[in-house]
Amino acid sequence: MTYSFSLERNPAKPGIFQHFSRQTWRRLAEATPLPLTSDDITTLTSLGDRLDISEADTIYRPLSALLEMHVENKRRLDAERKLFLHNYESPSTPFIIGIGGSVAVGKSTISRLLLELLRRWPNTPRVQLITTDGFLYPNAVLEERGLMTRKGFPESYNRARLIDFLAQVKAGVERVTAPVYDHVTYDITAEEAVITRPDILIVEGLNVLQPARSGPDSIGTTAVSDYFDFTIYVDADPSDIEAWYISRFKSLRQTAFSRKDSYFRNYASLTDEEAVTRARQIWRTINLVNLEENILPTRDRASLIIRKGCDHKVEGLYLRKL
Ligand SMILES: Nc1ncnc2c1ncn2[C@@H]1O[C@H](COP(=O)(O)OP(=O)(O)O)[C@@H](O)[C@H]1O
Ligand SMILES: CC(C)(COP(=O)(O)O)[C@@H](O)C(=O)NCCC(=O)O
Repeated sequence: MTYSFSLERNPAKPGIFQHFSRQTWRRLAEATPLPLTSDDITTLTSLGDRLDISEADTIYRPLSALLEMHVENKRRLDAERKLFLHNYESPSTPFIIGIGGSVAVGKSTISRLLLELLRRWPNTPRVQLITTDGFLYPNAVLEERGLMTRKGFPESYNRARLIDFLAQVKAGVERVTAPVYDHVTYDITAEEAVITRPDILIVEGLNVLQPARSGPDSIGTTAVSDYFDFTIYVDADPSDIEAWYISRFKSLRQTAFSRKDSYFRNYASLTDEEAVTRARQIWRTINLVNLEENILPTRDRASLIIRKGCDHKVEGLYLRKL
């Protein structure tokens, strides 16, 4: 199958991004402080992600140092601005990092890892993470609007609520709540996530880089990304992402799908062959379409593009020039 948006055919805009090969980036690890201790390795292993610790140390630890530099720089600017403007009120509010990319590209894994790496730095002990799936409309609303097969497409989210949430976080509100999505019941739950003015908030989701939308659900010219201080797009070849999606789907038969309250409990008893066929169908009719139509076109809006290879190892990074 040919995909209309491969990196080769649509490279990150030349001149705007600086490319770092894996080899160049890895060398940064030698001069980056805070090498992983055995306690850190225990913490990272306990996340349950299939993470390669050496990848965490050599690729993502330097990335955490770069992000810390941005946090520090913003704090410095805040302080200088306050002095210059004669006590202009500028409380340091959470630094918000947006992490976007396709379904199954590895956003959650990278987000959980970055959370742990960032909170080891002395100036940012308080890091929180939220996923945008909590802002999907409940199934009842999606059904009414004929959007049940469009979950993850921009129109399936309550963007006004997401923007309101981010505005409160950025305004420095002490306690901001957000709805929570459950991947087992496949719907919004009665729970709430609570964000308590952290040093850094990571916001992870498919559509975090979407521009403002016109049309019936337009909420003016504000985009979710207007509230971000740094954005990361996780990129990979769509045929690799499809393989990761299928592999995750197969393993869900023993976990989430096998629960009594699972929306997809029928999938628990699928044979390998049936599971692959079903997963490929969902991938090609929903998630790949969303990737090509909505997600990939936002890639060049990111501050940083992380390009992964077929083994999940980072092949290169594209950093937007300031
Ligand atoms: N670094 C990695 N090494 C091995 N497997 C990984 C890695 N990152 C992600 N995966 C696997 O790829 C699949 C998708 O990752 P996930 O973080 O759930 O993606 P997303 O949040 O983008 O949907 C999961 O099965 C996950 O275990
Ligand atoms: C819940 C999701 C839309 C992801 O939401 P996000 O947190 O990225 O906003 C996605 O994981 C999903 O369930 N997509 C529907 C198609 C599928 O079942 O793969």
